[in-house]
Amino acid sequence: MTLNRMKKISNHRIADLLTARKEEKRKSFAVLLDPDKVDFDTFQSFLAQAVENEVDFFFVGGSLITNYAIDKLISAIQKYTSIPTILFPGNSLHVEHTADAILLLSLISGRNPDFLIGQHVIAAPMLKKSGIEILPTGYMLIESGKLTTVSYISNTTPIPHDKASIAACTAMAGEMLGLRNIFLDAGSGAQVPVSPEMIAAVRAAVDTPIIVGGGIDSSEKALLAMQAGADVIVVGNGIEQNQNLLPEVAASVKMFNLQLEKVY
Ligand SMILES: CC(C)=CCC/C(C)=C/CC/C(C)=C/CC/C(C)=C/COP(=O)(O)OP(=O)(O)O
Ligand SMILES: O=P(O)(O)OC[C@@H](O)CO
Ligand SMILES: [Mg+2]
Repeated sequence: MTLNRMKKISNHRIADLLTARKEEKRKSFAVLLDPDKVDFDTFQSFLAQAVENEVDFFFVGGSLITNYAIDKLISAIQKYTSIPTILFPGNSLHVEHTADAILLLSLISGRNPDFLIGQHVIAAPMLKKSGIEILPTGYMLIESGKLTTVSYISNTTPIPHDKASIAACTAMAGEMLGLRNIFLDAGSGAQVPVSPEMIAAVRAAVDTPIIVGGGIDSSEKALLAMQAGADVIVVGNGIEQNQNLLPEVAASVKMFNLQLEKVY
């Protein structure tokens, strides 16, 4: 076996980190960066703030990206920080091999074959060649008060907000199919985030790490999601609109993890 091939096979650094943290019940904070919305003039100071507040991951992506600046964004992150960059792609055009990993989303809450398997077939040869770490992820959209970009673009109906059991069964099926992470997303800019009841039901149904995002615009909402069983909290819009939110959510995650140390 060649060294390159071995390197590709052993490329599961982020997956191992997510699993270890989930086992320890330690939470992580991921900041979603939309390449279309990043202000490159002030990006360096934004990155310094992310480092200072110990952001765990950058998720990079969008349902629709128009400026093709994903590579520029990733190289700026890698120049000024060592925070892992995880692609959060809307389609197969959004693959950028310099990222540390990719959430290979299968949109299991929907019934659109293109987002369940179609885009994956198109991207597979490129993903294999790149050697990028693959994070196979069951992606579930949850109804959140208004039509979100991701629901519209993916042409899928989200799971009703109050149907925790549908979410639990969907996650269970995703895990049985071999997906290693479950992502509960109310959609960017959601009016209401995924409910703690639904997160708890999914937590009880699967053993995978659970990523939760969409409409988390306060440290209180982040705390409720963590208490319900979310392993990774994703915040995008809220940080774009309020520069105090990044340190506030970071502090809430840190506090949660510190309390954990006291308990054990
Ligand atoms: C196989 C590959 C490489 C890709 C397919 C990936 C799949 C199945 C994606 C699911 C559907 C989808 C369009 C996901 C995008 C999720 C995302 C990055 C959302 C971020 O928020 P936006 O939806 O861009 O919201 P704004 O309107 O606020 O920008
Ligand atoms: O932009 P927000 O509402 O924080 O959502 C983040 C992410 O989960 C969207 O896919
Ligand atoms: Mg977007």
